[in-house]
Amino acid sequence: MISDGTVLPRANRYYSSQQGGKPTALIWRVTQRAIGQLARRTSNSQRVSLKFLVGPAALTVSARLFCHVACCEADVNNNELVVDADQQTVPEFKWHILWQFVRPQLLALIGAVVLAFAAAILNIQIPLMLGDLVNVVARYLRENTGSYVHEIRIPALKLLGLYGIQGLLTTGYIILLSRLGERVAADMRKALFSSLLRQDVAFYDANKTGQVVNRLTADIQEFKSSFKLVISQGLRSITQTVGCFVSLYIMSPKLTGLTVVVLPCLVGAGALIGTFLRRLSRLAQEQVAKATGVADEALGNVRTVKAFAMEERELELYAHEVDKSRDMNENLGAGIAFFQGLSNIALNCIVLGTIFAGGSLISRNEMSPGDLMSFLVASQTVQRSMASISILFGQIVRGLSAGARVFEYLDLKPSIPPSGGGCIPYNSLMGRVDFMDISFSYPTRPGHQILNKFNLTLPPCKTIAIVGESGGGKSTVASLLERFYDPTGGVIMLDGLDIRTLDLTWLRGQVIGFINQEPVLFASSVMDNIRFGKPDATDAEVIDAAKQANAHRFITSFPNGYNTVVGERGVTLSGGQKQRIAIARALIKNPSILVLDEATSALDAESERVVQEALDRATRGRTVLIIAHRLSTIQAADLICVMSNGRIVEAGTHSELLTKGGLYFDLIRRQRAEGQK
Ligand SMILES: Nc1ncnc2c1ncn2[C@@H]1O[C@H](COP(=O)(O)OP(=O)(O)OP(=O)(O)O)[C@@H](O)[C@H]1O
Repeated sequence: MISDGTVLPRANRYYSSQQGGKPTALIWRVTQRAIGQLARRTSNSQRVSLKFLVGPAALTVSARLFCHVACCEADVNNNELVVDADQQTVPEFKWHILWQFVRPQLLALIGAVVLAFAAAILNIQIPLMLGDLVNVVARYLRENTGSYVHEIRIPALKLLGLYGIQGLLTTGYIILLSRLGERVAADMRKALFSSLLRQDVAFYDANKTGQVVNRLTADIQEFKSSFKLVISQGLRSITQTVGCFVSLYIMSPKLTGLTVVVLPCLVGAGALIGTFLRRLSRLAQEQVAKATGVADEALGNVRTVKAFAMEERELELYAHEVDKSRDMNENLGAGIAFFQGLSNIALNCIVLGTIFAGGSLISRNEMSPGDLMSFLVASQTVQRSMASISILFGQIVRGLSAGARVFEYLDLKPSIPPSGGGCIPYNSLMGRVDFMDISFSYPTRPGHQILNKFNLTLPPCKTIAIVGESGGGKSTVASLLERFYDPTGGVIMLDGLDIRTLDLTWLRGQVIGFINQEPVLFASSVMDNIRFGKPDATDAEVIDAAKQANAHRFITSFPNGYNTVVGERGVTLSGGQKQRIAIARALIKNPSILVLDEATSALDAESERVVQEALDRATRGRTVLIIAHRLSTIQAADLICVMSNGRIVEAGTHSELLTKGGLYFDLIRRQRAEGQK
């Protein structure tokens, strides 16, 4: 738990002074400011807890308001507000971005608005025409002259026609709206995915993949629903509420006065209970998601679960979460039942009260039965419209928050532009790399310097190995060469050109081949996985790369050969097989520079031998940077560099370094000692 010397006392003072029902807006402002300040002082991944010396009620209100508007997660427990600092920033809703998506669908939008508006206007007419019909029936009963059918024919047909037109209008605007919503959502998804792919690696260090994917799925879904709802229900409800109120007033100002007092109270009470139920429903959904998360994790890591014989424990964990969600859903069900029962009674009481008061007006000849009928139907329409406006309000807030989260990522500019500097050299590459005075700290940990005036030259077609303590920054050097990050100081040159000026797609796609310890394969065929390195490669090129990588023999031993599907993350292959496919994938682009980051360290001796053989072949005629733990694998390197404290402290061939008796010698001695244990 973090407590902050300046923020908390201030917040405490404010909170203490707010007890006793001062406006919640102020509480919210203060909460937001206090938490905002605290969040700015903490690192992104920390969860901060603020303990306020206030009553739970004020805290609940402020936490709820804060969460509502700031879209953060909060738990209110024991007078303690826990805020996830990852979600501190309140994204701004950017209307101009929405406009970019809506503009191509403008005709559909205008059409939907016009049709929805027309349907709402007709809905205002319906109670009046129903009243006319009832008046005709009443007159017929009173006078009893002529044919009944003849009397009611005209008003009934008018009403029927109106129902027909209203049905057509409703069908029309729903079709237009769903088409509009789907197209806007699809365009947003594509644009967001494209923006996410353009983001640099530092973005993914700072943001959890689950949350990022959530914006692509749940947030766009939420925004789409709100968008459609606001246009359909919002427009209809507001038009109907205003229109029907005017009609009610024209029919009977006295009865309308009564309605104006009673209806908002009932709708308000309903809205409050509705808010409570929605909160229960959200919590229940979160609980279901939590249970799913447990199952997801267990099934996703089923090998580990089985290896530790943890099936029973996982089942217990899952059952515990499922039982909690069952209880919450049962409570929710009871709440809904209670609410529905209560609202049935309330609505029927309104009808009864209107008939009672209206009957008295009829008896005094101040109202006709038809007007009472119109009044009843119109007041029901007002009730429904007001109720949906109150629901709509929450939906608008949720939709705006979801939209703001989507637009935040859409508008995000990567610090490393996707095309890099855009320059592709005319001359063929020699493959010389110079790291010159490189300083670097990861953007998520700016205070922790990983490289400090790091200098290294990779001469063309030579193999350079970097060794050193774990966590010393060896892989970081490879990441900088790939330009996953830019150094905070110094420059990396490729054949004398600053890599920041070079085209990034060319650099990563054609110049550098990267093979790491845990190759990630996609759940497609072997052929597609190798072709990932060069999408336009012919089958013959794929097979040739596989042969170079010592992979052809085992691939052709599968019944489906190169069409074998490797399963999610290549789960159906052995570590050595995966690694050889990864080597083929890197080789197919015929890179000038090859980076091997602990490429054989996860393999057993036999697999390592086959993979090493492939690597030896792959490294010929290229500049190679090897990052290695197992020093036995790099003894033949042209130059071995030992890293310590973010710099190269020793360099030479294997035998030179052994003779020197320095850090490298120590590392070798330690590894040999560990190997003998
Ligand atoms: N994405 C990241 N964000 C923040 N810090 C990181 C990140 N990746 C690595 N680090 C930190 O940078 C330091 C150097 O990590 P690096 O992976 O480069 O070391 P290494 O020498 O390759 O280690 P090993 O031999 O164990 O693989 C470590 O302290 C590590 O915690």
